[in-house]
Amino acid sequence: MISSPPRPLRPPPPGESASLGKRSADLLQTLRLVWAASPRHSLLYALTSLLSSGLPAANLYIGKLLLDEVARAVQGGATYSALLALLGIQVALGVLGTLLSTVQNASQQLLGDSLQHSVTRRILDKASGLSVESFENAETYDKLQQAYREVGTRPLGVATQLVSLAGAAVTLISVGALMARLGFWVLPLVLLASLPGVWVSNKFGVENYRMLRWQTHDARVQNYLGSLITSDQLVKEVRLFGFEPYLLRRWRDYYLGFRRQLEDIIRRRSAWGFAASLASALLIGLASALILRRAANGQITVGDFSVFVLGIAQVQGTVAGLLNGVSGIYQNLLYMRNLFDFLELPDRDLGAGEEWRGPIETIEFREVGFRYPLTDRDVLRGVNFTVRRGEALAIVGENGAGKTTLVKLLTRLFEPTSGQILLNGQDATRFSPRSVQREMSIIFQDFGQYQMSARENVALSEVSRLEDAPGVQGAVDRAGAAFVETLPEGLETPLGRLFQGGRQLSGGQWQRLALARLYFRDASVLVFDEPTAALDARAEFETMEALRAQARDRITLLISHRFSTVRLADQIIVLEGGKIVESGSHAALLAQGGRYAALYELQARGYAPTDEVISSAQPARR
Ligand SMILES: Nc1ncnc2c1ncn2[C@@H]1O[C@H](COP(=O)(O)OP(=O)(O)OP(=O)(O)O)[C@@H](O)[C@H]1O
Repeated sequence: MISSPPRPLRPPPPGESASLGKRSADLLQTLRLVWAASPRHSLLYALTSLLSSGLPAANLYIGKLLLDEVARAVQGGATYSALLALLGIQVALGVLGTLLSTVQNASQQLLGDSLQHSVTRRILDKASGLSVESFENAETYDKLQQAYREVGTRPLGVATQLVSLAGAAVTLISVGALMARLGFWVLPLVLLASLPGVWVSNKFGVENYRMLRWQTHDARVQNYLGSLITSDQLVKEVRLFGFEPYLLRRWRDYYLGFRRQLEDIIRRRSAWGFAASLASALLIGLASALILRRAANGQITVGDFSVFVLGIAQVQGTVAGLLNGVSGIYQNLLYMRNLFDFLELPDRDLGAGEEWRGPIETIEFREVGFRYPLTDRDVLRGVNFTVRRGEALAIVGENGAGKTTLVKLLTRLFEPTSGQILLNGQDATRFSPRSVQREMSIIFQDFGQYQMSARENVALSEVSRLEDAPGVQGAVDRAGAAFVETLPEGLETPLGRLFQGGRQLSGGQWQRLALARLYFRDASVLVFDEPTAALDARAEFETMEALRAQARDRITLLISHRFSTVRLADQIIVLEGGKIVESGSHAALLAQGGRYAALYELQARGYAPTDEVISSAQPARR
């Protein structure tokens, strides 16, 4: 079955119907942001825009004078030099217009660039201060993605639209004053004729924006499905299992859902747009008939008539610009609210608390419990254990038992929801997470494969020592990552396929580099979360040897499904459904004949010298 079709349009997300006051506050905040990005270019842009806005009326008026003078000249009432003087003014206005728009464009580009840089910087600063928890929350992650994706256009959009709005007001007042001289009804009729079109484009502009916003989640899923087909990492698995058609079908289902929503909007917009154009044409027709009657009665000049004809287009364009500007600002402010919401997310201050100094000698978990935010299930319950310097503690348990979560608590990426973690007998929460983390080094199950040089891949765990050549070499040796010497530029070789000239490594080689990264940091607690999953038998053996040597004056925590690794630990705890069900040494746990012994036995049977085990473990072939 093809699952997850795009959801129907939902009610506006919270905040979208916020009050005018809130929008004004957002507007002010946006303008402050723009101003801070580049005061000089903001000022230059605003000034040139406003000056340009007065030019249409000046052009209309000079055009009218010129036409009237030409009409007089035809009847011998005006001189050539008077005509030339008016032409001169018209040309000067043209030159001024070009000059203003050149400066305006240049300052807009530079302002846009500064703004994009400063807002992106704020987003990156914010993202670096957010807790791991925020990244695991889909709503926060959506906010981050949207803020990052549209940073290039939205903030500048608000600023330019606001300036255009002020400019449009200047144009409208000045052109309107010229047209009002032709009869009191002219301007109201022309203004009225502009409204239907503007109303339609405003209504559907907002709807369109909302549609895109509502689609954010589904668009992310669709993008993800597309990325599965284009990923170099997954291509082998996708080809072998041949599920491209399934992915394509799901991808297309999302597209069709979006398409239906788009068609619905376009259909309604076209119908309303047609009706609006009709109403507008009728009103302009009426105004034209009235002005022609005044012309027939000799009440207006040729120049006045030109003001009317050219003024209609000017007023309609300006009113449309004005009201579209309002709806554009509204739409961009919705984006800005999303950005401000993101920027206002509480930081997790990793530096808050007392500074932890010296090595960690003991770790004690006391009745520790944990539940992930926005979930309703405890994934750890009443966890108790103590581990001391020089000891290795292994945590075993089936998938989902809570092993990695326990490590996340120990490393202060998350805080327990109940119970306490004591370090050297003191409550860990007293100390700043950052200072405690400095005493810990880790290799995660899903460790990073950084598309950087081999040296950076090792030294990222302590970047201040990036140039510490003996240190990097020592870590590489300990992790058995000697293969780096055979790379074309040794430690300086760029790794990964993302950038030109990068060398791709095997899974095991990446894992050895991640181990080297762990060793490079001089820490008193070492955490190994499935450290040997991708390693060959020799590398696994070497890793375990190195681990034992390292463990002597440190605390070692080890998560592994491999009992050959686990058995080396001094103490083993068995987690089941978030609770410790057994603990003790390998020998003691085997003797106990409980859960651990059963799991160990199960794995040992995998090495049984008969093919009986394999064949009996396979389901019958269809
Ligand atoms: N970010 C998260 N938000 C909500 N629930 C989570 C999150 N991460 C893990 N869980 C849930 O917490 C439970 C424990 O997960 P954890 O990753 O700690 O298991 P594990 O023992 O390390 O498993 P494995 O052996 O597969 O690595 C699982 O039920 C998992 O679904």
